[in-house]
Amino acid sequence: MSTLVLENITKRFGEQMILDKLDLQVNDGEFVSLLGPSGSGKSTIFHLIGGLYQADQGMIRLDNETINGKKGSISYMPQTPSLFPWRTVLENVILNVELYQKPDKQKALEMLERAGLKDYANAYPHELSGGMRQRVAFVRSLLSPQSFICLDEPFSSLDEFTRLEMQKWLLSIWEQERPSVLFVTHNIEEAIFLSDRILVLGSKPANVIKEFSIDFERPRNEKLTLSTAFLETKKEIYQTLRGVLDV
Ligand SMILES: Nc1ncnc2c1ncn2[C@@H]1O[C@H](COP(=O)(O)OP(=O)(O)OP(=O)(O)O)[C@@H](O)[C@H]1O
Repeated sequence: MSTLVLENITKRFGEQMILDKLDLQVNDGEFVSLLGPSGSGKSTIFHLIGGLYQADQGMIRLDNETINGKKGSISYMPQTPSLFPWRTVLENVILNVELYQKPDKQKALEMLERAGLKDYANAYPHELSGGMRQRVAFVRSLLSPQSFICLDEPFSSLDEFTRLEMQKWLLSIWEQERPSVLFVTHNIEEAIFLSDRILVLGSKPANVIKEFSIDFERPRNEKLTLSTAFLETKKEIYQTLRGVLDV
């Protein structure tokens, strides 16, 4: 498990200041979501953590090791599952681990079974539904040797029903494994349902303008989403985001 700290991060693209002295922390085994308006810099934050971009200023630390500009320290799951079409499901889920060590195929098969994909281990991505492909990509993230996972709107392309099923599935797996997760979404309900904490980003330049601690008991189920406390939290976050958009 891992603790991630971003300290005083500044990032510009040309004249445009995207992040200005951003501070952010994800504790060991914590599920933290980032909510913010489109274009506020959420993907930029992921690219900085993943070492694809260099910060102009500030430190990024994973378990006290500075990882500014260093690739391969975290496991990243993008919006689209990006599976290799010529590799089977099993070959896809062991892809990241293969880069570092001999893959444990038995463990991969067990994870696929827990993801309801046991019968598809030897299938190819085109034979799967959108939700199944997302599950394959998430199993690949979980099997990666990196214990910090960044998830960039993984369910945005799914229909409402599949999305809810995927959220429940993700929670059930996360509650057993407890990896540290930084999750980006535009969906307030999804963020509340999944997270321990939600960070709301303001834009231009982005910074954390408000933090919500989500203390609903775990394990969580969908009944929670109809409770008064859940709807109150949703309203409060919505109003905070509205405030950002009205600026
Ligand atoms: N490589 C780049 N070069 C120049 N500008 C960039 C680059 N990457 C991102 N930007 C700019 O940085 C800003 C933040 O983009 P980013 O993709 O991080 O936002 P986001 O919050 O993830 O957006 P969305 O919610 O729509 O996915 C945008 O104005 C974008 O145009």
